[in-house]
Amino acid sequence: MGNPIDRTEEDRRRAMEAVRELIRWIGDDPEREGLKDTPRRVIEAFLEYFRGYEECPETYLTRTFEQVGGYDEIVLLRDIPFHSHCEHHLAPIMGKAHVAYLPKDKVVGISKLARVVHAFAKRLQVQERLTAEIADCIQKVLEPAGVAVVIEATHACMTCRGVETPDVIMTTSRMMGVFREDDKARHEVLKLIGFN
Ligand SMILES: Nc1nc2c(ncn2[C@@H]2O[C@H](COP(=O)(O)OP(=O)(O)OP(=O)(O)O)[C@@H](O)[C@H]2O)c(=O)[nH]1
Ligand SMILES: [Zn+2]
Repeated sequence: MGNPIDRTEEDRRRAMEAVRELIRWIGDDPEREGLKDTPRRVIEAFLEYFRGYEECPETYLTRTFEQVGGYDEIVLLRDIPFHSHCEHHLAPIMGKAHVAYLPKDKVVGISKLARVVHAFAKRLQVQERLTAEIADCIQKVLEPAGVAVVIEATHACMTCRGVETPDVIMTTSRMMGVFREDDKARHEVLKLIGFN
């Protein structure tokens, strides 16, 4: 994962045929006027929903800055909106990610933290793994004193089908380093995020 995917014309044809088959499966006619172009649109939309398979999140964090005036407090990016898809139903997961770290000697451009979130979100996911992958990536590349990732999201597979229970928000978190070991640090970061 993380490299451009080589897709042939034959792959493209088969993917469009699979969409046509799904349209037949639900009881509609893929040859009718309004649906003629739909397989092409769907496979192109899928490339957008799942472009994360072609991204390498770690490389977003390789450019760091050291001249930050000795800054050694928490850096938090709150309310990063993202969308993903659940790996069980291919249904949308929509939510917000809060990403914090306590730098040791290097900081990263803040847009890069959002890029890391999107690179992992635009894959088939469960929320727990999405949360863990974002935190692990930041810990591995930046080697900060701590990383905290909290995600709040709604799952369309719960709202639009199955149990049909809307407005349920799933919250997950991954605390690493000081945020895992030190209660005070964890409380501080959770307070900054907006949890008390
Ligand atoms: N832990 C976790 N569960 C998820 C996530 N996304 C979807 N699910 C759940 O995955 C489960 C899959 O359960 P199954 O019983 O195999 O599938 P199902 O018959 O479609 O289940 P229902 O959704 O209850 O109709 C469901 O309970 C979903 O709500 C996620 O990100 N994390
Ligand atoms: Zn699901």
